[in-house]
Amino acid sequence: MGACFSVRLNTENSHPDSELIVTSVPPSEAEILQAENLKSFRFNVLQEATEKFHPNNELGEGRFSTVYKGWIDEQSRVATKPGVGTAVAVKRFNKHYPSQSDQDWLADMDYFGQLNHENLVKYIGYCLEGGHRLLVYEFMPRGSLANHLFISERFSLSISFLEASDKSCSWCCKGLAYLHSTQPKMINVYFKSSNILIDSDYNAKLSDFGFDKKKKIDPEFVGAANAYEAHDYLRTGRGG
Ligand SMILES: Nc1ncnc2c1ncn2[C@@H]1O[C@H](COP(=O)(O)OP(=O)(O)OP(=O)(O)O)[C@@H](O)[C@H]1O
Repeated sequence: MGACFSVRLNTENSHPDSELIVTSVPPSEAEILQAENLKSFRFNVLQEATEKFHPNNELGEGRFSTVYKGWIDEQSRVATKPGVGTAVAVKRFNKHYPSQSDQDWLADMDYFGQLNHENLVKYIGYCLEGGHRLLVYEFMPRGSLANHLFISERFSLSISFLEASDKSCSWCCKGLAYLHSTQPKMINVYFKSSNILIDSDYNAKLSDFGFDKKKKIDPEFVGAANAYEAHDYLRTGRGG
């Protein structure tokens, strides 16, 4: 069990103030994980699911990770062939991800795994094994809003997308409002078009709402990075 404790020695020869510090034991994965639906995956399963992280399966790349499309069976947690089982996005964090202990990283994944809202991308599981850190989440077939706005060869800015964009704005607002209503409240300071993902029906969902660094301007809040920060939050350090 994860604990840090000390024991006072009361032997004849020992100084009355002697203390034996017993080394702290970091909490185990089972102790950290509270999110009921967050599943643990083996690295070799995610490797197989993405065909060894094949470039053809690459969905995009950010500063701290590359995201691949993969196929899994959610129940048995095994890789499946393309087109069989559930399509997922597998985010593989790279060495530029800000340094964080395994326990802190897992606690973050667990926190995000507990968030549940129709306008947030759903987190399915993670892999923490042999120095590898990966995250498995809902695959969003129409990619990011940024893809539609800036990479027109692959994702054309279609009429249906434009028709849906009004709806998308209000969905994003609902996702943000939900984050602001959680305990501890979460300020999404990483709100940008590459983190707004679109599903097959042109529904918009927020992604990546905390995988950079936590901001601790106000201990009540958990936040992310610096793409967009609400001016009132920056000025006062308080939100909500
Ligand atoms: N669930 C998903 N379904 C489909 N495509 C996705 C999914 N998640 C991410 N992507 C694609 O992968 C790209 C890279 O995502 P990632 O989160 O690694 O970086 P980013 O948010 O674009 O950049 P950065 O992290 O540097 O700010 C996204 O822009 C998007 O195009």
